[in-house]
Amino acid sequence: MDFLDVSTILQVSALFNLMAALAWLVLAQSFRIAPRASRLMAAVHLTRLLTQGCTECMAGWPALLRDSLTEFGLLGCLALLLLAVRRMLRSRQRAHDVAWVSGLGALGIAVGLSQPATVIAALSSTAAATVLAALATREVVRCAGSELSRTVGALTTLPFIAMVLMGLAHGAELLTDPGWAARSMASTSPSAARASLWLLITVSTTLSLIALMIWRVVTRIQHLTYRDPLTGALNRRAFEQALESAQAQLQRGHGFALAMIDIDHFKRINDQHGHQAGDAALQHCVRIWQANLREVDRLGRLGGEEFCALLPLAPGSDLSSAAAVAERLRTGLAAQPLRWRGLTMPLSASFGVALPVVGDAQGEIGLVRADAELYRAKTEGRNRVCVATPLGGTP
Ligand SMILES: Nc1nc2c(ncn2[C@@H]2O[C@H](COP(=O)(O)OP(=O)(O)OP(=O)(O)O)[C@@H](O)[C@H]2O)c(=O)[nH]1
Repeated sequence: MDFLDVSTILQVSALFNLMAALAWLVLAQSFRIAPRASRLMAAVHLTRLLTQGCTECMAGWPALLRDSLTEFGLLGCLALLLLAVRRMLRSRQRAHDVAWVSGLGALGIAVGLSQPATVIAALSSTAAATVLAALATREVVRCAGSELSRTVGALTTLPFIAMVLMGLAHGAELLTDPGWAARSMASTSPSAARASLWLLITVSTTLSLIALMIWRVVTRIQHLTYRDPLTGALNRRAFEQALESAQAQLQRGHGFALAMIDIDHFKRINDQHGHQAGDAALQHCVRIWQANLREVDRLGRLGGEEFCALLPLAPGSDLSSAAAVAERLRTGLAAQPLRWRGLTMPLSASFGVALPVVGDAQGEIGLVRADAELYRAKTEGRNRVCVATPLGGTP
C-alpha cells in the first residue's frame, strides 16, 4: 500500500515537524504565548526533523553517524520536550533531573557507539528516553485536577504514557534479541509500523500540548476578566454575577449569607509605609481569608479595602453559622500580622453579616444590610463582627 510506504511516512513526518516548528515559533515570537515553552517546542520539532528527516537524505551517510544522529536526536527531543512541558505547567520538576537522565543516556550512547556494541547505545537511549517520558507523565498527572482541568490533563498524559510503553516494549525487544540493534544499524530506515507509530505519537503530543496552551490562555483570560489583579479575589463585576445567581438559587431554597468586610485603619498603612505596603496588606488579608473559606464560598473585592464574602448555607444552618465564619476570618487576620520588608504590621478588619432577601434579584438589599452592620462594627470600635437581625425574625 502506497500510504504505508516508509519513505512517504517519513516525508509526512518531516513536513509535520517543519509546520509544527513554524507554528510554535509564531506562537512564541508574534503572539508571545508562553514564549520559552513555545521556543523549546519548536526546538523539539526541528531536532526531530533533523534526526528523522527523510530516509533518502541519510541513506548515504556512514552507519555510525546515522545511528548517532538517531540516538542522540531522540534523547535530545525528549529532554527538550520535558523542559517545555515543565515550563508550560510551571511545574517544580528540577531542570537538573532532566540534565542527569539525558547526560547518563548520552554517555551510554557514546560508549556503545565507540565499541561494536550497538545494543548498549540503543539500550541507553531507550532507557533514558523512557525515564524522560515517565518524568513528563508524572508532571502532567501531578498538575491534573489542580492547575490543569482533568480533561486537558488526561489528553496531555496519553501520548507520554504511549511513549513510556513504547520505550518499555523496545527495551524488552533489545534485551531479548540483542541482534536487533545491529540489524537496525545495517538498515537505513525504520519499519513502516515503527515510523507510523512515531508519527502518531509526534502528532498526538503536539496536538495535546497545543490544547494545553489554548487551555492556559483561556484560563488566563478568564482570570483577567473575573479576578482583581492585585489580590486574586473576584472583581466587583464577577462578585455581582455570583450574587445574582445566588439570589436566583435562593428562590429554590438554597440559602446564603453575606459578610461585608473592611480593613481597619487601612489608610494609616498607606500613609506610614507607602502604597506598596498597602498593596501587600491587601494581598495578605485575601490570602488569609481565602485559606479560611470553603471552595463554595466567594470572596469579592468591591473596591479599595472593602470586600464581601458570599457564604452558601448548608440546609438547616442559619445566620449564626455565617457569623462563625466571619469570626474565623477576623481572628485569622488578627493572629497573623503582615511581615513586610522587615516590618511587622498588625492588621484587623471589621465585619457586617446579613441574610439576603427573597425576590431581591440583584441582592442589593442584603448588601445594604450587611454594610449597615459593617458600619456598626466600625463605630463600636472595629475588629469585630456585627450581625443583622433577620428580617421578620429574631436574631
Ligand atoms: N495600597 C492601596 N491602597 C488603596 C487601594 N485602594 C484603596 N486604597 C486606599 O485605602 C484607603 C481607605 O481609607 P479609608 O476609607 O479612610 O479607610 P480606613 O483608613 O481603613 O479607615 P476605617 O475603614 O474607618 O478603619 C485610602 O487611603 C485609599 O487610597 C489599593 O488598591 N492599594
